[in-house]
Amino acid sequence: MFTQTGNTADAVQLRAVHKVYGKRDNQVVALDGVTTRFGRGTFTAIMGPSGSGKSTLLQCAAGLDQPTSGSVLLEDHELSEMNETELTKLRRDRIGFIFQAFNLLPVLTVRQNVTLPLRLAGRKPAKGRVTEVLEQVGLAERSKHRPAELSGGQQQRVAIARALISNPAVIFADEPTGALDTRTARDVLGLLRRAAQATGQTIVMVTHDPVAASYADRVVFLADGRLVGELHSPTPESVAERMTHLGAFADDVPLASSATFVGGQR
Ligand SMILES: Nc1ncnc2c1ncn2[C@@H]1O[C@H](COP(=O)(O)OP(=O)(O)OP(=O)(O)O)[C@@H](O)[C@H]1O
Repeated sequence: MFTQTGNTADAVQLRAVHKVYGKRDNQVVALDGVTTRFGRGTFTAIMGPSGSGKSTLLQCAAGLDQPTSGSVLLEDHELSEMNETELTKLRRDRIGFIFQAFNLLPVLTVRQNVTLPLRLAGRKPAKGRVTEVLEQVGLAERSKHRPAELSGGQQQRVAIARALISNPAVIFADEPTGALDTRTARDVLGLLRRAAQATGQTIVMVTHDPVAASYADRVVFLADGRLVGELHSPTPESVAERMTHLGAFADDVPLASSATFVGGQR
């Protein structure tokens, strides 16, 4: 079983990560030398125009996809040096995932959905742990319900509880509020922020929404597979402004040069 290792303050580090899809004449450079780090207990949002490489970055950082070159360290484990069995174990023990589609099994109760990853790994949650995470996401009263009996926001909170159950070092979230209304999205984002603040979990979230990104401690901006800037203590306005400069909201506002704040300098 993988447990916390190393003394580094970073949960995840990417060093000069390149990812090229396709062969020869048909190549797409999805990541073009990305170097960044995600500190323990921090909440980072990844933003950028469509096709800028956000999902690819998440997939590579989580060991779901392999960079073409460069390295990814998760708590000091160099992912490229691990075989598939070791990677599977690392993902199971140290990483949680949350997706836009909640990916719950309809025939299972809330409690059964939350414990499924552990049971698939042949393990049992520690006594009281399921109740603890269900309380953390505010669903202790609903443990016997099935997903269809819950609202969208409640279903996403079940998915968050499922990601939290093994007390992972890092939670990767890909558009976790994409299918939720504004108010429900706020609840879910507050929950993620508390997970980072209270339990020291590291959250890395891809989003298109400046309001969602403003819940993070830091926003990193991608364009054409490169990191082109970051914001600390973001507000919806400051995030939207940068996205506008990247041409992401080109329908609303005239396109401006993305080169004006490469490296975070304006
Ligand atoms: N499996 C693949 N094969 C070939 N090209 C791919 C593959 N996955 C992604 N790409 C390409 O890599 C680039 C980055 O894609 P990626 O999905 O990471 O972007 P994104 O920023 O997450 O986009 P979106 O916001 O639209 O989801 C795009 O040009 C995409 O077409």
